[in-house]
Amino acid sequence: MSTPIKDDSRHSTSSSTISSAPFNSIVGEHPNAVTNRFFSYERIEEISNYLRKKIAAAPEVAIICGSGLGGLAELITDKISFPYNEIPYFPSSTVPGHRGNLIFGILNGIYVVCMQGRFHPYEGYTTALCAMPVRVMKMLGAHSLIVTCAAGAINKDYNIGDMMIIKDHLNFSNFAGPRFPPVGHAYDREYVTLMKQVAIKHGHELREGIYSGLGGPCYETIAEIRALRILGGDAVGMSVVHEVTVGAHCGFRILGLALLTNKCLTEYNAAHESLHEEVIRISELKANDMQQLILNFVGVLKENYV
Ligand SMILES: O=P(O)(O)O[C@H]1O[C@H](CO)[C@@H](O)[C@H]1O
Ligand code: HPA
Repeated sequence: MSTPIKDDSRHSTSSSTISSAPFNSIVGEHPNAVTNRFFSYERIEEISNYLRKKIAAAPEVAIICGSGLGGLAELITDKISFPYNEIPYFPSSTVPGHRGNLIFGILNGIYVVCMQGRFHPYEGYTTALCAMPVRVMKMLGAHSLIVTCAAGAINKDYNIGDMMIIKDHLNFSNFAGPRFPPVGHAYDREYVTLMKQVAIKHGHELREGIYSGLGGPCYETIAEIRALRILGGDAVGMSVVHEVTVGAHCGFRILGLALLTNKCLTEYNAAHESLHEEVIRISELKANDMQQLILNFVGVLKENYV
């Protein structure tokens, strides 16, 4: 069995191990064993060592860019860029708006690692594999994780183009991995406060709310959106929760930021349906505001925490 990731997590303890459920060798390898290889300590270490030899410093902040939001990487200087398909064991990006590069460099005075595009379970990858880069970025030294995404607005008061700080999530995707990591405080409250201050200081309006993470790849039915609204969801998307779950497990301080690219349908007589092209168009239109928020937040982190 693979060794679980050994980390200095707030949460994980030596008892946080991967199940060693018995499996029948006649049938073949147990599915858990296959999944576990994606986040075994040795594999994460191998990938980290491959990257460490080529980068200038240990990154302090890790950033994951959502659909159409990868332009943030253009603000990074002294860049070293790795296309995902050149990194051992990395999957490929298959979703438009996700360019598929891991970029190291300096952002507003801090050495960062930035995923220019993420992996989604609906691309056919396990959730464990989709979240595997989070473990790599932690092993390389990052202490804070900033996750961005495009999302549909469920909250009636939220509009297209609004930016929403994620204060919590509803997890409707399945997962395989270490058992029972606590996620009640996955989104760092201090970072939420800091980000709100940054937004006020730089004149950005920021919503706050709950992100509902669904498996996709179809957009939601009207019944689903109505149900999510009753459950307290303010926004909906097909990512984030697997990264945040793994990020919390390996001890990251996490900030989540969603760009609301469309209003979700709640009425049967409404004509407009969501389209990914529209999601990307709005993301790109508002990308500059998201970038400025992140740039300034990272600057504040440098002053206060690093
Ligand atoms: O969450 P990100 O990667 O920003 O992408 C969002 O945009 C896609 C749907 O348009 C889905 O993948 C959804 O999760
Ligand atoms: N639903 C799911 N994911 C999304 C949406 C949506 O309406 N908009 C952007 N990503």
